[in-house]
Amino acid sequence: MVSTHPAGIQHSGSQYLPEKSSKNAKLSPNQQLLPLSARVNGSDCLEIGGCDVTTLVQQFGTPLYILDEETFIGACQQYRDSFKQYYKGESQVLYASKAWSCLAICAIASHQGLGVDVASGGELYTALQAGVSPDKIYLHSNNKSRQELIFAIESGCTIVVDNWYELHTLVEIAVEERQGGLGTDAINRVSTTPKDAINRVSTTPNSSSPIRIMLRLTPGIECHTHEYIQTGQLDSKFGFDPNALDELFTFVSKESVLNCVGLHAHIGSQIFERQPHRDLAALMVQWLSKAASYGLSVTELNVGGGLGIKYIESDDPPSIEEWVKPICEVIESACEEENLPLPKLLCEPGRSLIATACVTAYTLGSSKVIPGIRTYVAVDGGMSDNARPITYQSVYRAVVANRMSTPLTETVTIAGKHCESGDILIKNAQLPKTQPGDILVVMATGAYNYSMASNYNRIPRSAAVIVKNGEANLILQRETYQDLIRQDCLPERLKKDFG
Ligand SMILES: Cc1ncc(COP(=O)(O)O)c(C=O)c1O
Ligand SMILES: N[C@@H](CCCC[NH3+])C(=O)O
Repeated sequence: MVSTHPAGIQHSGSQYLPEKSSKNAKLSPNQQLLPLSARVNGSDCLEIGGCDVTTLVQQFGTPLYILDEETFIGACQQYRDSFKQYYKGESQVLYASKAWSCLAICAIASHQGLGVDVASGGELYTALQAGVSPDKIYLHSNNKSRQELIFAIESGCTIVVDNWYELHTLVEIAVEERQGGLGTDAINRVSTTPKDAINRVSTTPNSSSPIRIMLRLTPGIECHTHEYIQTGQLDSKFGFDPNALDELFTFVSKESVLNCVGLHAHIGSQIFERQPHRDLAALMVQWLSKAASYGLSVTELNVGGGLGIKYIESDDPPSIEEWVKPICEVIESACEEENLPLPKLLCEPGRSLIATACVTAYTLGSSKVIPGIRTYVAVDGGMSDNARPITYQSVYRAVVANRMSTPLTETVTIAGKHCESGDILIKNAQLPKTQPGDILVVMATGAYNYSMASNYNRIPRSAAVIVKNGEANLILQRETYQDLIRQDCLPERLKKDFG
């Protein structure tokens, strides 16, 4: 069956290109399916950042993550500019690097004036190595190890404290530190040897200065998204119970080793509604007011991330500007009502900054036709480079990059190559008639794809390139088989036993 528009025009891969209708209108990347620079060239191939995708594939192989610099930078700028436009106080956008942490991406975010939210010692190490200034790095996690906490303190970043255990551990560390017991020994105990990261930090804080923290609170605000990526509801593993605010503020206000600069909340991810963040903003100003009544000088509010993106045609997320504006308005009016000075306003989006900037190119291989049931077409990757479909039943769109204008006449299911029946990237994809060797491009794969990648079935992780003005540069090398066994150990005893 040929797929048609209501007007009778046949669909083709070109329908997914960004609308280029009004010249000066800024497109919000999260409302597009393909990167902003995507176009179809004279050879009927998909081009991104001025690079023909089929040429990129010849040069770098598949699966290949292709990151469009223009789209990522555009999203960074739209966040930054929206805060400047709608918020009278100071603001700071952080890139939630859990979406995709690597040197090049952290470096670009930082160059765009963004800070970085890191969720582990590994992400912290990456951000520092990318040259992100520690005073713009915020460390998360509901179970930070002692080593991660020490690494964060030594590097001078802010720790977003998640629970009582962590708070007590921090006090213990600070007391030990004051007794002169931390220093490089503690750093040496960190298995990821971040000494080189520490050396990059120009202003290692004075060991007796209080530890800079924020408190993460669970707001009890629910939003409509997959239950695995909701975090704001009371029944969540993240954050302090907001019913324990009195106890929490009392504790923190009495601990001279802690410098509590702010409050944090994050309600979930891939959210299309705007009301939950309005509610959150209002609630956080109440928390701010309460903190002030305990004598805490809390000057920062971080409303988290969560803005959704368009993965399929029917997805209708607000633009970046439409997300930022109401948050600023609510914070300003609530602060005025409470007679509070405007806090420094932070947010930490991941998906809406990076997802749409990237596509994944695969080579099509085998297929299986089950008459009257389904046709499977397999790609040379799958759940190891994109775990979202098997984890959250996430849906994606794809195009055949080497035949963009061919009508979409087939309905096929795109299977990965892993030894797992659930390894299906797209059910019922609308494609032109395909053949082995065609290049399939799956859209909007910049967030939570590479960062959730695995070596399942010992498949090497894919390469990634960044494209701009017709130039492509590697940002992640493809893993080799040697990389796969690099950490393997074959104990001498076994070698002896096996002769
Ligand atoms: C604490 C925290 N901050 C920021 C984010 C980024 O969220 P998103 O990628 O939806 O913007 C997440 C992920 O949900 C998170 O858990
Ligand atoms: N990994 C999730 C988002 C989790 C965000 C982190 N709290 C996804 O792919 O949608």
